[in-house]
Amino acid sequence: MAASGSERVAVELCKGINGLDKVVLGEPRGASAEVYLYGGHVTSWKNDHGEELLFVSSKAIFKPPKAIRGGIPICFPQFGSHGSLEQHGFARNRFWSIDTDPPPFPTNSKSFIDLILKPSEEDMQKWPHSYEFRLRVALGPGGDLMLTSRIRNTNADGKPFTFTFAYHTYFSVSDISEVRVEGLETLDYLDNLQNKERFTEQGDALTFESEVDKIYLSTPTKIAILDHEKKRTFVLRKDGLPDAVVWNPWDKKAKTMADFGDDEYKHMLCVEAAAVEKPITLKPGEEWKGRLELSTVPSSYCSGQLDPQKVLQSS
Ligand SMILES: O=P(O)(O)OC[C@H]1O[C@H](O)[C@H](O)[C@@H](O)[C@@H]1O
Repeated sequence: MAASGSERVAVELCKGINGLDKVVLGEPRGASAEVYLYGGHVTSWKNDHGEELLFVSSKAIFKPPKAIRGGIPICFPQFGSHGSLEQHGFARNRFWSIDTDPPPFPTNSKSFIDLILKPSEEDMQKWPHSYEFRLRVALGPGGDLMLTSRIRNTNADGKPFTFTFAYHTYFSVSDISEVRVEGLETLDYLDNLQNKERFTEQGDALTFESEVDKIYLSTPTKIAILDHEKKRTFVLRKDGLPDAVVWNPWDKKAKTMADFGDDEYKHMLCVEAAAVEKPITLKPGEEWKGRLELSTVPSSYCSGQLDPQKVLQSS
């Protein structure tokens, strides 16, 4: 697991909050990431200046059965309340294992970890399906964070299963009122605040001035989050995940959440690569793959100065 030669150890298993197991990934230039086995949950992603790029609430509860508030919860086999299971399914509050012998999977990263989740007997009562969910979390040479999920139907009874999915990423932003999201304008969305009714986004880039909880449909593979104050742009690239959920609870909802500070909504934004509108069906033996790649680029964004298309078009 560790990088060879004089490079610093790239992968380390240690104890996190409340003694929970976590894996720390490191890159020689200084970028890092942390993944808790509880939830298969990425809780930290830092650039090579040591700046945290993900939001985790100061009130997050690192204790089952509550999922960790922040980072990148995995929503599986159900996103939100789109089905009969608990909100966002159960993968985010199960204990995952380190996959010591994953099927071959190419990577350009030396710093990665493979995790696996299989159903317990109790899970099978809620969702009567056998599966292997393999999650690879990797740090690229430039500090990019890459998550790949491979979900395989291992049912022995010949039955297919259907699921919805999201990487529920909480980005850390300096001030939500100064943030713009590029790539979702003019798209259709389902509004969770209006009985999941379908609307079409009008006009320019998304900006934020109140609670938002929307599922954008058939989104491009690349979405950009421009943080005016930090002069930083997050670039999110995704594959196999057609939808994108945008969520910020704003002040009123924040106050109702025990594991979220009253003012923390100002410093986070969830943009979640997802497959919700068209659930995925797998027959026994079939595998689905969903990939998310996060990177940052410096932006000298100042209203009207930067053409958002340039951010989206540059690779
Ligand atoms: O509080 P949680 O179960 O973690 O859900 C937090 C949020 O997740 C998603 O973004 C959903 O679209 C929201 O409706 C939900 O409020």
